[in-house]
Amino acid sequence: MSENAVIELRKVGKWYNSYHALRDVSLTIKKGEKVVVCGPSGSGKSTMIRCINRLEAHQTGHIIVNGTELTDDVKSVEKVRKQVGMVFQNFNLFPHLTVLQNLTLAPIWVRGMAKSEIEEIAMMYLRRVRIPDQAHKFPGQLSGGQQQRVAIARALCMRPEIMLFDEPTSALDPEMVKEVLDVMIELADEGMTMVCVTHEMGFARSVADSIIFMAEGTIIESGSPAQFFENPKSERTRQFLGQILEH
Ligand SMILES: Nc1ncnc2c1ncn2[C@@H]1O[C@H](COP(=O)(O)OP(=O)(O)OP(=O)(O)O)[C@@H](O)[C@H]1O
Repeated sequence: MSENAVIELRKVGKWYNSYHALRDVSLTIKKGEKVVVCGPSGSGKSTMIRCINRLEAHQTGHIIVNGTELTDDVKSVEKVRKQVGMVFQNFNLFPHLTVLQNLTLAPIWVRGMAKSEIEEIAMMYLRRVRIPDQAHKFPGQLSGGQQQRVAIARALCMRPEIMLFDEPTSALDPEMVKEVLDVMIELADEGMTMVCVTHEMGFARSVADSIIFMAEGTIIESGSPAQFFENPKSERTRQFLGQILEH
């Protein structure tokens, strides 16, 4: 693994039956780096980040997270999952559990933490995402922005070193996007290693250290926000930016 790399993909290939979703994808992410992944629908963005915590299994190449290579061995998957938190587009909260129970479920059952201890930690994270007063409500009683902040707090309760975000704001009404992005910006400021699939180009411009542009299962280009926005190398990137920035 390259020096300082916390995530390394080497020539990763992934097929869904005969559909080639990732084609020789290689990248290195360093500790504390904020990476935004963008690209047209179906380009493999979700697949790539889902492979990083083995929600999907790659078939060729290598994925190494903090020195552990992801393989079929359950131990490698468990080890990596302990270090990687994930936030999904649709929150993925358990509707029949309260907010607090959503946060404490995995720490109690997966980590074996004492209920009183994790409840205290969970309340700390709910305060951090500014919704401690919602702890005893059910997800259905919360706005989308609040539910997504619960999902972020839930991931943080597992004390991850790396956070993966898969379009965390795209299911939200516009007025709720900012409240979720603000929490993500705070995490970025605190030095969290973050990989975010998002079309929030303001966030990409101001927060990302690097931007990866994907199309048809490959990385077309990657570079700093300045390079990506002001001087993209590929015509595909220019077309994409033209479409996305005019909205
Ligand atoms: N479980 C699956 N089974 C079969 N095909 C899949 C599966 N998941 C994704 N695909 C296909 O793989 C391709 C890449 O999908 P992926 O969700 O990674 O793209 P994406 O860039 O994240 O797209 P979007 O922006 O629309 O979320 C798409 O053509 C998609 O239809």
